[in-house]
Amino acid sequence: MTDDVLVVHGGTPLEGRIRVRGAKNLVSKAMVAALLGDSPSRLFDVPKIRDVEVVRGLLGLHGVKVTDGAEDGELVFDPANVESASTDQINVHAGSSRIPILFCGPLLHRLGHAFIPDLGGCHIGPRPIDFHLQALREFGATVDKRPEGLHLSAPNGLHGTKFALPYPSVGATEQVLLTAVMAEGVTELRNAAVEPEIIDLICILQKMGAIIKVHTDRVIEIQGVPKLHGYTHRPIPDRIEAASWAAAALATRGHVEVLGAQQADMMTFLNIFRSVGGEYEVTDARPPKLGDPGQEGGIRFWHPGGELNAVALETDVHPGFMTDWQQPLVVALTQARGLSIVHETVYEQRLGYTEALNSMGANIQVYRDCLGGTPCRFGRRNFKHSAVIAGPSKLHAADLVIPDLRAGFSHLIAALAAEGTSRVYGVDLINRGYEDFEAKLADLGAHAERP
Ligand SMILES: CC(=O)N[C@H]1[C@@H](OP(=O)(O)OP(=O)(O)OC[C@H]2O[C@@H](n3ccc(=O)[nH]c3=O)[C@H](O)[C@@H]2O)O[C@H](CO)[C@@H](O)[C@@H]1O
Ligand SMILES: C=C(OP(=O)(O)O)C(=O)O
Repeated sequence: MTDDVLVVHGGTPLEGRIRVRGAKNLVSKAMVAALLGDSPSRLFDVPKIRDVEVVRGLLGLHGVKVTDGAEDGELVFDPANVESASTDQINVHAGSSRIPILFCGPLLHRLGHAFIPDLGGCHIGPRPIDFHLQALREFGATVDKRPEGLHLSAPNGLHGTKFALPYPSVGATEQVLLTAVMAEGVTELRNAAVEPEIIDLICILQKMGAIIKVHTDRVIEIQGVPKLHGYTHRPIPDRIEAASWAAAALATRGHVEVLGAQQADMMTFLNIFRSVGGEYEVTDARPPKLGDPGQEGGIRFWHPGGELNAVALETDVHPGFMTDWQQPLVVALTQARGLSIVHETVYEQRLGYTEALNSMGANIQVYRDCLGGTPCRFGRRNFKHSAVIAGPSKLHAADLVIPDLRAGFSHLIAALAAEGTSRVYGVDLINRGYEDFEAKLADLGAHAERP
């Protein structure tokens, strides 16, 4: 831990331009989808982040040859020789990411059995996988929970089913998609999640030969097909990373252009950003033509000077305000005049990081009640899932330990916004979802160094 520390000299506005590549929450699933094809797949703009390395390792163990393509960030997956891996080999990746659970359907289709290690991911609530396992059983899989992990098999193959999710879970929706595309017959999924990353996964599966209809009211219908081929795909950019840098610009009174950021996927964030008092400008991409080098699209975010405004917001499933945007934005809200309210309705325990902000001078109280307009699943269950942020607060430097990915980025922003020198421990965790964040900090003029 002692060498996993960043020394941050705060108080300098972030100024400059950075680029985001493929979304962490899509790229890793696109990689799993490559297992379903009977020919190679090609994925562009793959960021160098930890979750990609984990999935690459797991694919390799299952016989998928993963090679770097000609373009920077291009990966090629050859699934010609899919094979079983030993539980010991697979367990090397235990506890490192949530993506292994999505190997169930593709491995059952390709091998008739699957072994899934303990999952990792951010510690922001209990994060059960009951919807996943219930759905897999409905498809005809048997699930055996053992101390070393989950063993699954499908002795009679997988068959389409009618299934309603108790909550529009992103992962469980992806589980159903990755399983249904090659299950025999039709699957109807109700109360599905419809995040942009899910729609992009559907686009990939459709490119592979799948038949998927997205109806209104969160209903997705999948007609199983006997075989799929490889895909070529450029993924949607990372809207969480883009919003994180936007929040950093606001909290440090800076000006950051995020190349690659896409307005359509960030509308809800942009509305809140503007309500808080931040300014932004969207630049549309223009392809190069003779005599015109063209232009890369993106969004410029900045603090216009003066005071920020307090806001009330609730995190929610798409098209609501994303839970993963919450932690970085709260740092900016500590600088807004008045009382801001944040009601976290997606995860039970995603406000623990506010203690660290309070240790830096913020004034944030957390409550068990639903302080937003709508009562949520956590209201009567004793989880501190609403926050009241009183501002503006002068942040001062502190020694911080990063608890999870987005909280980690929020600690980093707080250290950059604070007066003085902070030591941020456990920063390697940020590499799980933010490509080259230290180089990007340097490009934005941040004063941060490894001791
Ligand atoms: C790798 C990835 O894409 N991670 C994202 C994904 O996580 P992930 O797919 O894990 O999140 P889910 O949408 O599944 O979780 C939402 C809620 O459903 C609950 N639930 C989920 C599954 C289940 O079987 N049982 C159950 O109760 C969870 O505990 C949580 O309270 O979507 C989240 C919500 O946008 C994001 O914050 C994560 O960044
Ligand atoms: C919660 C997150 O990720 P994961 O599901 O991978 O833990 C996140 O990206 O903020």
